[in-house]
Parts: sequence; structure tokens; C-alpha cells
Amino acid sequence: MTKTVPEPAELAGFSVQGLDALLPATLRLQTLSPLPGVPVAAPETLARCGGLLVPHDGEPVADVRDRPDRWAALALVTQALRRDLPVLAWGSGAALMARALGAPVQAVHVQAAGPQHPVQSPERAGAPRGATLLLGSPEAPAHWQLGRVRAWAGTELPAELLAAFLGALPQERSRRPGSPLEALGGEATLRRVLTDFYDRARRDELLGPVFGAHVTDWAAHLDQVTAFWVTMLGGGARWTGHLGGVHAGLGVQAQHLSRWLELFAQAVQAHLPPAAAADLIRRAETMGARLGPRRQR
Ligand code: HEM
Repeated sequence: MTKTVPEPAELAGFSVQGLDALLPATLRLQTLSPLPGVPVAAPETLARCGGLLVPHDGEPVADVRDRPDRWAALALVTQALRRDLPVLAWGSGAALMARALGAPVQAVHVQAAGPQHPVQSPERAGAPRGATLLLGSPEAPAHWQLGRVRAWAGTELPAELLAAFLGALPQERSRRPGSPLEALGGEATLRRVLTDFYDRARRDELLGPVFGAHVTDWAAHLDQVTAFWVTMLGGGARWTGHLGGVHAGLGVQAQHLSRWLELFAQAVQAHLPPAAAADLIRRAETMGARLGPRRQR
């Protein structure tokens, strides 16, 4: 399948680059589709995104069958919503945001443009539930806002909307982490916790012999266990397996599990602030409870 690369959208008479340069580096804008001078967002760059532009690119929104790139775009804006990032969307970008927020999208007949009806994208969405309608009607919203998302149905973004968006960015910067993994400091922090935990477990008189009897390659074990926790903490599907199956033949008893949880809590508390530590310990206890019944025999 060949995909035509859309021309970068132009913001009439307005330089994003110029204004963005005035913002602190931590607040830099990113864009979903090419815009001069603005880096294109990717899942791994959203953590550094101060605000997301979702420009009109004329790409489909309602029917995205056979368009993995559009599914990826939807996944990306959904992640931006989860992070509560400030978003400014227009044209087909506005329809995409509305779809990500659950609004229906339809093809529209192009209407005569006017102050109440800017030139429309060929696909238009109703305003998402709970949105504040700023211009137009509920069925044909020209401009709406929901939380930190602002959308303009027209294909050309009025300069004053961009200026207002950029002006509000410093106060609106999202601090919500994208996943529990990010909340506890990312994979590097997780690895420090797990390395410390296995140092303790290997030295432990009860657990040490069990691990010693089954683990020969500790680096590989640490990689596996890290992949497991990354997956459990929403950092990506890196581990596939069955925890019960892995432990079934190890002779794990109740005393092993409670020592495991005790040492895990010690390692977690040594590296994480109290709230993040409590969250990780609670997750381990829940998993331990699932390993439970087999232990009791
Ligand atoms: C909530 C509690 C526990 C969690 C979340 C957990 C997690 C894991 C994970 C993710 C693996 C690697 C699986 C893989 O290779 O794909 C693993 C392996 C292992 N676990 Fe646990 N575990 C728990 C409790 C225990 C306990 C109580 C013991 C007893 C000492 C234990 C001993 C082992 C051993 C020996 C292996 C290596 C098995 C092998 O490679 O043959 N685990 N565990």
C-alpha cells in the first residue's frame, strides 16, 4: 500500500517556532503530523511533551481500516489524553481528537464558509460528551473545549487560538505520569529496586537455596523479571508467561512467599518515596495472593 505524505500544514502568518522558543525547554510542543519547526510526537517522546498540536492533515478519521498509521495516531492521542496533556487540534485533527474522546465522526458536505462556519474538514465530529461548545452548534461544532483539549473544526487555525493556547501552556503543563512505571521513576529505577531485591534474596537463608537451585544466569533472570514488572506497570508488553506455571514446580511454601514479600518491601522502600513504594508493595502482595493456594498444599 502506498501512502501519500501530506504537505506540512502551514499556520497562516504565524510562526509556532518563534513562540515555542520562548517556552522553557521542558514545555516544548510536539505535533502529531508534520509542521515546520515542531518535532513530531512519538509514544516515547510524550513524557517530554509540554503541549500537543494535532493539525489538519486531510487523513481519514472515521474509516481507518487498513491504515495502521491512523491507528497509531489514535493510540498516540489517546496516550496524550491519558497524560492530560494540553492539546490543540484543528481540521481533521479536531475530528481525530473527538473520535478519541468517543464522539461519532461523519463525512460532511462542504458548506459555505463564514464567521460561524469556518472551512470544514471533509470529516467532522460532534462535540464529545461534556465538552464546552465555544462556537457552532452541538451537531456541527466549530470550536469546543474539553479539559485541556481545544479543537477548531476549520482546516486553518486562527492565529489567536494558537496564541491563546501557547500563552496558557506554562500553567497547564501536565504532571500526570503516563503509567505506574513512569510514576515510580521509570525502568532504570525499577532495575535498581530489583537488583537490590535479588541481592537480599540470594543472601537469605530461606530463599537463597531455592533461587540457587534454579537460577544459573542471574543477568538473564534479572532481565526476565524486569520485563515482567515493566509489563505489569504499563510500560509495554514485554513479558508473556504464566506466573503460576513458572513457580509450580519450585516447592514454594507460605513461609517462602512471606519472606519474599518482606525482602521485596525492604528493597522497594530503600529506593522509592513512600507513595510509590506502597503502590508497588500492594501490587506484589496481590500477585503473591494469586500464587497462594498452590503454596498451601
Ligand atoms: C509475588 C511474588 C512473586 C513474583 C511477582 C515473582 C515473579 C517472578 C518472575 C516474573 C519470574 C521470572 C519468570 C520468567 O522467567 O519468565 C520468577 C521466577 C522465579 N521465581 Fe518468582 N515471584 C514471586 C514469588 C516467588 C517466591 C516466593 C519464590 C520462592 C523462593 C520465587 C522463586 C522464583 C524462582 C526460583 C524463579 C526462577 C525459575 C526458573 O527460572 O526456573 N518466586 N518469579
